[in-house]
Amino acid sequence: MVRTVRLAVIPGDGIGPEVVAQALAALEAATAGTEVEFEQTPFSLGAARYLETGDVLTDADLDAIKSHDAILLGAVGGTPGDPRLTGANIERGLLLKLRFELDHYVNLRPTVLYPGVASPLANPGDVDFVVVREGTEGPYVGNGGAIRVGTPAEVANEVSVNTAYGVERVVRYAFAQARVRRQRLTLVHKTNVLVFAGSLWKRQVDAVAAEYPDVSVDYLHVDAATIFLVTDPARFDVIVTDNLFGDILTDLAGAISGGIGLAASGNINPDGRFPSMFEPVHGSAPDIAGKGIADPTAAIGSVALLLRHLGETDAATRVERAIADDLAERGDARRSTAEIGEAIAARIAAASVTVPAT
Ligand SMILES: NC(=O)C1=CN([C@@H]2O[C@H](COP(=O)(O)OP(=O)(O)OC[C@H]3O[C@@H](n4cnc5c(N)ncnc54)[C@H](O)[C@@H]3O)[C@@H](O)[C@H]2O)C=CC1
Ligand SMILES: CC(C)CC(=O)C(=O)O
Ligand SMILES: [Mg+2]
Repeated sequence: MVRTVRLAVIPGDGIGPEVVAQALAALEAATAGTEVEFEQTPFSLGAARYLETGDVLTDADLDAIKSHDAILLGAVGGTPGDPRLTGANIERGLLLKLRFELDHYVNLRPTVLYPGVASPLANPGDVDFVVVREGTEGPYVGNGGAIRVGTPAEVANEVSVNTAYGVERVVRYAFAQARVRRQRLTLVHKTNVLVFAGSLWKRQVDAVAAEYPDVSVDYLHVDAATIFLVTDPARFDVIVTDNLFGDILTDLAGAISGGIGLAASGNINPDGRFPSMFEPVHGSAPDIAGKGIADPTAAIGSVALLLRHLGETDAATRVERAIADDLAERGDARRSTAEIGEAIAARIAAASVTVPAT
């Protein structure tokens, strides 16, 4: 029987639509002739839509998105500093609102240095780790304010929210990941200075660790973690951390493993109450938008994460292998967004489909 998956597609701004087009081609190649089909609904959301209509994300948009099984997103946000976007806050009003409303408490960001991919590090070693970034709390929740704005006496606060409930559930997810990977978990925080939040994170990790005697637990302050990501990234297996630290560390993780254009991610609602959302780690890259040179690999990798999340393991594996094979042969050749996307889609299509037993 054919399984129909309802997919909300949000291409977004800048290079978002360019990389999403290639991601959808990969999805089509991976599912053609299989027992799963994707019924796509495009959503025109982002800075461009705001400039046209004044809307960022309406309740109707949100309800419609919620009725889907999964979401594929390109990237949202205009050129930093664009005065026409002042006050719109597309990132908070759209991207973060989706993550919060859909309870994407796990922001899953795998980092693999594939064979053939050049790293800026001299001796990167075997880089294969996953960052489990908390996705619904931290300083991104909008708990802040400012007084005496625009005066020399201005005070601006941005409070980091950390709840026992929120920290425990993401820590549990991270331990479960570590158990099926290489049984190593590193908590990254800044417990020496952020003592209240740090203490909560540390205690939650210690408590859950008691249930996972097979997982070895390590702790690093976030500043030291940036050192080890550059000097010894192979030491990491699963990193669990808060929303802000995870955001920053995963751009660095992308940079050491071949570039941000390769870094995929999933915003997961593990309970399955809401659709999970898959997107590249990168943003809308206004500096290269419209030139046809954005690397679509991260968006295609996000399709692999989406397929794996949906249990479509055969299709997911074919996408992952096609990416790895393309990267192995890519070398220094500069290819366009479409050339990379077409090459990966062709590899996916060429790989044999395992027909499920009837
Ligand atoms: N998930 C999302 O939708 C995100 C949105 N943003 C938004 O995107 C806009 C631009 O933000 P930036 O800080 O410049 O970050 P960015 O990730 O868009 O770009 C940083 C650098 O990486 C390069 N880059 C990004 N993706 C690439 C790709 N696929 N191939 C090759 N090069 C790539 C860009 O050209 C730029 O030099 C802002 O409005 C920001 O708020 C930023 C991060 C995430
Ligand atoms: C634009 C931010 C809200 C998000 C971001 O940079 C990220 O999730 O990596
Ligand atoms: Mg980021």
